[in-house]
Amino acid sequence: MRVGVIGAGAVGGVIAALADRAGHDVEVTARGAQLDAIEQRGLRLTGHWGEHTARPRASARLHADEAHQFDLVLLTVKAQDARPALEANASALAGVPLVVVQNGLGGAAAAAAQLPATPVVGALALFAASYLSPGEVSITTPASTYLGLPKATDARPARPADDAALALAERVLGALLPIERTPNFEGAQWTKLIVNQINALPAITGLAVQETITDPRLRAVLTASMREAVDVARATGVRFETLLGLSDPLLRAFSAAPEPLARLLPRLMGRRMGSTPNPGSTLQSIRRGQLTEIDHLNGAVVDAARALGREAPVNAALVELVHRVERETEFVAPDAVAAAVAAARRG
Ligand SMILES: NC(=O)C1=CN([C@@H]2O[C@H](COP(=O)(O)OP(=O)(O)OC[C@H]3O[C@@H](n4cnc5c(N)ncnc54)[C@H](OP(=O)(O)O)[C@@H]3O)[C@@H](O)[C@H]2O)C=CC1
Ligand SMILES: CC(C)(CO)C(=O)C(=O)O
Repeated sequence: MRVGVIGAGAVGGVIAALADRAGHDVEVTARGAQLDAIEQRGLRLTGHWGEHTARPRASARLHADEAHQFDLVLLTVKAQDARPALEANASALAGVPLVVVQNGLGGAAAAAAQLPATPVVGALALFAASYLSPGEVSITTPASTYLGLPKATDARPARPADDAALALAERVLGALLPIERTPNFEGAQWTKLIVNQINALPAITGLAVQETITDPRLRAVLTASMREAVDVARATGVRFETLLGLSDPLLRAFSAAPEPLARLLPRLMGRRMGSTPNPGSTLQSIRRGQLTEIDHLNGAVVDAARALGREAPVNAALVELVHRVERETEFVAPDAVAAAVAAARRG
């Protein structure tokens, strides 16, 4: 099959290497040092899903013409880069099934709105991938990826082509990595957004996810931000889809439990991550001197709260702290993080 990957960084690099290893004809887009490295030395995958050096065709944009179309394309850029990346590759995507692997709530729906002639499938990756250096990516925690369709709208009603794209993506990707299908993609996006509450504190402190969870001051902040996000999600009327054992009843119980009991859930999530330090995708952006996706993670909780006429002070404080680190390029000590969040909670 001819498989394209737009944005072969951590997640896209892993999927491109796995597709290459399975014998697919793979083409990726990348930029800067990553593009140079892939062109010169290939794409090196290490970690839990084995080792492989792929030699995909790599350039700034996908190449396709009528006689040489892609069978499946994945979009694996950070949320803030999605629109221009799709625009640059729009001619290769007409009528071609597109899988949008993106955290946050809006990625798949935005791609579907931007490309009306392209069948769009949403994907939520629960595995952790690290971009180690240009051309080198690694799986630090293996886990499933959940596929589903973005909610149909009046502007983009449900279409058989989208169901066919979902079945194709499940078959092709399912042969490469653990894949599950979810009928309630919106609920799955919200559950993933709860999981992604683990991203902000590493980006603010420079610590690995596991270290932020071990630190009692930071685990208290994480517990508060997760509970706030669960409460906002529930107020929108969404039903959480079960991901990694995080079910709707469990998340409701987590939000209602006394705080010391609730703190056990992040601890469990940290244990499941294993011992290889996971920076999370947000700290990886900071380490590369880039802007982060935080407005689409904790920022999505703040936006959803505002739409309901509510506030989400813990999530808002974490967004602000991540932006501070982006601006000032200095990490914040755990005590100062706890103090800033406590001040935000007091109002
Ligand atoms: N890393 C992880 O463990 C996980 C990440 N995710 C999600 O997956 C998505 C991708 O994350 P991740 O792989 O970590 O991100 P990365 O930043 O590692 O990868 C994205 C890549 O796309 C490149 N890129 C961006 N725009 C373009 C463009 N227009 N043309 C060509 N290349 C482009 C980036 O280049 P540059 O570096 O120059 O910006 C980068 O190499 C995010 O939504 C993230 O939240 C989900 C689960 C796990
Ligand atoms: C799955 C997880 C939490 C892996 O770290 C992730 O989505 C991310 O880093 O953005």
